[in-house]
Amino acid sequence: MITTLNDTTASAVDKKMTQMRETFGATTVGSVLTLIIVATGEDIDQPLQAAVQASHEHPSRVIVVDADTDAETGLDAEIRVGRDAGAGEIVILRARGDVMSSLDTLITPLLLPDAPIVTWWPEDAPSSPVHDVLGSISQRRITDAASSSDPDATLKRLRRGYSSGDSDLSWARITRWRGLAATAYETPPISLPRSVSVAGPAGDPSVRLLAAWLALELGLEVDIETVDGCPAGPQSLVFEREDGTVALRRGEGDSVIISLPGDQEDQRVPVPASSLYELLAEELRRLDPDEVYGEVLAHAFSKVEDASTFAKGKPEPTDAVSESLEAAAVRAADDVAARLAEAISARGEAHLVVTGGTIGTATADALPVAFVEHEVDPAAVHVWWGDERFVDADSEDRNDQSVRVGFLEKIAFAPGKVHPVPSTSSGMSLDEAAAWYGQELDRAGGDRPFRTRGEAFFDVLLLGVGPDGHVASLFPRHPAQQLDGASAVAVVDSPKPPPLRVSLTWPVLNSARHVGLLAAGAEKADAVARAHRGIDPWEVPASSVRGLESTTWYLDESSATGLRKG
Ligand SMILES: O=C(O)[C@H](O)[C@@H](O)[C@H](O)[C@H](O)COP(=O)(O)O
Repeated sequence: MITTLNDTTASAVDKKMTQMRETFGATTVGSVLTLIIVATGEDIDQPLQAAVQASHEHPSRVIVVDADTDAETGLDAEIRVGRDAGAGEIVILRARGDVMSSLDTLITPLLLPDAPIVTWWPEDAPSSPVHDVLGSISQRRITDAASSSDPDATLKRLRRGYSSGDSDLSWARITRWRGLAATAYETPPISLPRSVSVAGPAGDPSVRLLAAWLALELGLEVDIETVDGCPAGPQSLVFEREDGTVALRRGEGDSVIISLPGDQEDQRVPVPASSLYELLAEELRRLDPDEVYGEVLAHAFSKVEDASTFAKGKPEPTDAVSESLEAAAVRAADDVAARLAEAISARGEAHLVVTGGTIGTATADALPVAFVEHEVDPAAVHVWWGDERFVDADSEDRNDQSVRVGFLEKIAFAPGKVHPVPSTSSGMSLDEAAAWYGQELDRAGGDRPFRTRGEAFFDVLLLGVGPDGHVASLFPRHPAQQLDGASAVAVVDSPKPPPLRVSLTWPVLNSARHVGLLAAGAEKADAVARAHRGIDPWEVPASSVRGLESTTWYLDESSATGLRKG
């Protein structure tokens, strides 16, 4: 049974659905979830057909949002119950005009009471599904990077905005490949491969995720080889082992040919491409978060050389050498205040990132005087931390504690504009604290500046430099450097005590107009000199943070000695 309502309202749709259900004798008793399909302006037939087929396994109320934001504001609805709706019921909302901003209120009356909500974007995924107005009310959020115009960039964005409960159909598409790979890999004599490679079309998200999954499982680098002119998805997966080559190669039709060392002949295994319905049904089988997908996604773009791209292409750093640590701190504070004043007059507010450590604290303590001298309106300034120790809120080990008396209590910042990193006192775990801080940053600045070259979010970002060349809590050759998919990461076993920390990541540290690197004392001279020799994040983190407008090293005579030798 199908009924269409024109120029209607959500409550009228809900009432009509109840009537039709009674007329048809359908009930929602069997429905187990509400599936929201956001098909704005795109073809809704394919995803709707897949949802109808999947409803036989997962009886659902399906709400299709087909919004046309350019049309005259209004709402049309099509309601299907009975045979026309598979094993559930369907509402197609053709929302026109600026309804996108109030989609949640439009949808709420139509949700199944006390049932999980799954939102699926068959086409263009939002940058951060959990922050999308419908994603934020959903327990599971399904995207499909392969259907976007730039799948690799979409997957990178999804990685950055990932939250537990997200998944992507590119991941579901390699379920069979992952099963075959595990079986082939476990063919005796099992040995860690000398090399692993995955081949497929350039930028294919399923290939990227398969390679990342293997890299994560095996603790190896996995090569991705591009194959032109081939179908979507993985074309081959090759383990080179001591005993020979274990290979899975796409064969004719939907088959995969498996070659194992010592086998007289290859095995041919049918691996039909999953239909949209099958992919959706697989996703709906689990309403708990797919944490493996989250870990694989985080690993998918974690190559360190990416980190150096965030610093490249910006103005070269300059050096400001003072006669002492204190003088360097005062000089830095003066420049910081001047730049914050510029930012406020240009944009009405300013974002400052402060740091921990000796000279970092001395610089913060010099800011109250500098704010007055440059007439900085403190109520317009946001304060963030580049890193923080994950200890009790009152611990003197906290970076925000070390600047409390000399900086935070000396300046009348506006409530809500000082953004400390959660401490152990918050009850959050370290990972939760990092994710929370990352999302605070995303919400405050959107997700574009951190990922978009040429855009800035912070106005001034200060970093102390360790004797090993670390900045924030990104240490040389430390795996936390590679987790640049989020805005803030958990750092464990920090070489500098205390061991547990939260740190901003490379893309975020490199999203400031002005960067100030603070280093004083002879023990910093080597790190300062090495950082001046070129951008090398893995070995010398301090070399890899640059401001879009300026980068200044605030040094004293003893930390600058390595520079004069050239
Ligand atoms: O939490 C931290 O420890 C700091 O943020 C760290 O990055 C610090 O700035 C450097 O280690 C330099 O510290 P010093 O200036 O004390 O050497």
